[in-house]
Amino acid sequence: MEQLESLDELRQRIDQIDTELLGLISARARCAQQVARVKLSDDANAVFYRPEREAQVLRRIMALNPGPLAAEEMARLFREVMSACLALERPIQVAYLGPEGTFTQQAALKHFGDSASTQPMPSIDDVFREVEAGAVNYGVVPVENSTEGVVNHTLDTFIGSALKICGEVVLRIHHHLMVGQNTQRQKISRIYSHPQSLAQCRKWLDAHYPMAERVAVSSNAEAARLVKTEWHSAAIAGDMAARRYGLEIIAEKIEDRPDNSTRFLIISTDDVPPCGNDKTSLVVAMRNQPGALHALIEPFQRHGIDMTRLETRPSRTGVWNYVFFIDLKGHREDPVVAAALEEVQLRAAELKVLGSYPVGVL
Ligand SMILES: O=C(O)C(=O)C[C@]1(C(=O)O)C=C[C@@H](O)C=C1
Repeated sequence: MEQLESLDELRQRIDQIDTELLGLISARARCAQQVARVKLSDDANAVFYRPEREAQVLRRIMALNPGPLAAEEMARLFREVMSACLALERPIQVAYLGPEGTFTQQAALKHFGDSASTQPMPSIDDVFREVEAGAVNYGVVPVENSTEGVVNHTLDTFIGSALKICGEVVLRIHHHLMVGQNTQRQKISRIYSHPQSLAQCRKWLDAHYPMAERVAVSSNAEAARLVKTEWHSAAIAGDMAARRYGLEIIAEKIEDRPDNSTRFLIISTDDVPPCGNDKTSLVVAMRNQPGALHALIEPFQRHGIDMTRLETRPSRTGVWNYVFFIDLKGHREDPVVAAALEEVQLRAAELKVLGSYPVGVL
């Protein structure tokens, strides 16, 4: 029979291992400080955050992970180590669609780690403006939900902006019904949430609160803020909002689809070099004529490029008759992608590459 070590012995071993980890993490942090010096000696306006390198580091860790911790769990730990190392090089500022406690803030922290400084903005336009003005380094905005589809406003804003997409992050969205201390639970007559969240919980609400008024507000966090002072209201929001506003969750995971997730984009002024597993997002305007869509897709098919999304939006200007938002596998610098883009450019009224960036790792 296996001889179990005593609790004391095991704890001594854990202490030893922690001492080693401490030394190793500190050595890694010193390395990052040296990286910062090298970057600055190459270029006074050096970019410290390198999404392509971070994606490679995380993927390598996941591939090497021997267990018993799950690869994703291990990557999350390294995510935080890298976040702290980057903050030593240069603290970074990230604007997100607020207020505090939104899923977008959760996405920002998942992507950049807890050492990033995050700042809530009142609207998607404000996130774009802050990044454009250089007041922050990066922005995070929602772009599509697996149940409710695209966030049109984000796509439309890209058309008139010079900002680039430098990353993506996908978040599993769990909605909870939450109330304040003074809420009389039997008398809930109003439920606040963002319109997309109300839609994502439609069936649950029909079954459990068919008579309650559903009130759409600008964000889930705003819904949570509102119920705090009302005795007959509840909010649908996420964990962060419940924590931020001190609300009690009375029904967990009420989203109609268990795989409900939202994709967020990271925006910045910089282009990202290839990391080996990239995506490219573009917006293409075609003239309003028969066969336009086929002409657009054909070069991608012929070059064997995998299109992962195609979204049509009505144009807001004369030139942009039909506007297509396209995501494809590969980086704009990959020879096949570059060749296909060149061909599409000839057929389109306008083509704009919104960015090439690493496929989300976490
Ligand atoms: O490799 C770099 O360029 C670094 O700055 C180091 C490091 C890391 O800690 O591994 C930190 C921040 C960057 O975003 C990428 C990686």
